[in-house]
Amino acid sequence: MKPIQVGLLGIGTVGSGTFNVLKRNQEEIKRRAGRGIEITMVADLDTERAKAAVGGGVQVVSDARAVIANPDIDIVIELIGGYGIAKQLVMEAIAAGKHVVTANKALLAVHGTEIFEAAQQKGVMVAFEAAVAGGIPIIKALREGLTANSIQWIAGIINGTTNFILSEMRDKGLDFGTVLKEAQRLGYAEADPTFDIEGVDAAHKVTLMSAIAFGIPVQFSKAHVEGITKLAAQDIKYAEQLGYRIKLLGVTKRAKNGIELRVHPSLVPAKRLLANVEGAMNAVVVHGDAVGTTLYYGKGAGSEPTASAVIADLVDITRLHTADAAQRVPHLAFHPNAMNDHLDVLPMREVVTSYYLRMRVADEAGVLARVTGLLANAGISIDAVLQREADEVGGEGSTQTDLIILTHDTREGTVDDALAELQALPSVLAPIVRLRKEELS
Ligand SMILES: NC(=O)c1ccc[n+]([C@@H]2O[C@H](COP(=O)([O-])OP(=O)(O)OC[C@H]3O[C@@H](n4cnc5c(N)ncnc54)[C@H](O)[C@@H]3O)[C@@H](O)[C@H]2O)c1
Ligand SMILES: N[C@@H](CCO)C(=O)O
Ligand code: NA
Repeated sequence: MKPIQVGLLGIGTVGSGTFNVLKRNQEEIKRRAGRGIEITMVADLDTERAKAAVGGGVQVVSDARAVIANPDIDIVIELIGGYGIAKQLVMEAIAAGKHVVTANKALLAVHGTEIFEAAQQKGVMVAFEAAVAGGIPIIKALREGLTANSIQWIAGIINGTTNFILSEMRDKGLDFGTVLKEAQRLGYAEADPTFDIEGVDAAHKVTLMSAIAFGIPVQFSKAHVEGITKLAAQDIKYAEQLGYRIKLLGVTKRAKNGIELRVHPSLVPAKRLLANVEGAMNAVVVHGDAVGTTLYYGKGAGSEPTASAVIADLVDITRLHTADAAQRVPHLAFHPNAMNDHLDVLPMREVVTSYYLRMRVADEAGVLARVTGLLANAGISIDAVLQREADEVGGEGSTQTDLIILTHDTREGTVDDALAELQALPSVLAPIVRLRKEELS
């Protein structure tokens, strides 16, 4: 049988890794797929760099549409990124009857419904293992390996750039900007790194996992998104003193009244495996009702780790593309006509979790009682209190101190309202810092 012919759109970090790994392991991949898989045509705006990357024997063009128009191409890989031209090209490739592989989580989290619908109608596959947690086969695990389960929750470190920044800042005392530049140099960061540091990239990924886990449409616009740019060094330190590490988590959970979908810095108990995932590594914890808690760990970014997932999708398509479209693994795990239409993504005020509160307060008698009294009145139960010595916080003779409170599970809206009241107390001297805490049990 002649090899499956693949057209590659965009040969940057992930594209070049895909080309190299496919070439290096071609014999073994062929034995697995039952058929050869060859990248025969590449489009990149920088044709000189592209030619240097692929060598002779591969057609290189600057116009991606020439790849889509080529009737010999069976699968199109989109590795350009973004929602602009990438969206048009993916839609055109589907319309031309090509299967598509993409690592573009931004595109799928925002336009997934439209893209998957078009693919379904055309009977082609849109595969996206590389879009979530890079080389970790988490889409496969959720969609196939855990298919028996009612998934209860997922929590993951799914942005390598921010985990790298948090780890390097804590371990080496380096400043934010220096570490971000290093993450960009290593090819981890998005073209626009604000997507990484403001939590948007993690929210794209958790939105996709949420859809697959709970059978709901991809709804990025309903995700709560907070990054790490406002995180203060002293909170990392106080969290450690209380036995926690701070990680940027993507969380999605089946609650009584809907689905939680959120990204924010979270305190994680230091003894949990997730708390010890360092550098650009990713890890996702999935809790299913039958299997219990499972953990997936590996490289979530970088050239060849991401290529590993792109090529796994190529092999899947090669194996399955002759199968009846109705019998293939559905894009979002549930058959399109059997999605959950009664499960809404909850507004953040309805989310229930526990909290870390840091208050800069006047070091005077009765402050602790006033603060805890107000929390008790609001029905917020306290798990732990840490009060620093004034001298330690503000230097000798200081009249201010930090009061840190950990709460038990509370509805976010209740905490919002209590924080507004606390903030108005004369002895609370600065904006209160609120972080969320996930026990992951
Ligand atoms: N870098 C990673 O570790 C990583 C991991 C997972 C997913 N992703 C995703 O993979 C995709 C690609 O990321 P990357 O890091 O390889 O990006 P990159 O910037 O290194 O590569 C993009 C390539 O696309 C080319 N390009 C841009 N516009 C084009 C056009 N109109 N036609 C043809 N080529 C065009 C650029 O010249 C460049 O070579 C993105 O969606 C990204 O979010 C990246
Ligand atoms: N910018 C992303 C790349 C992988 O999706 C990250 O840092 O995790
Ligand atoms: Na993956």
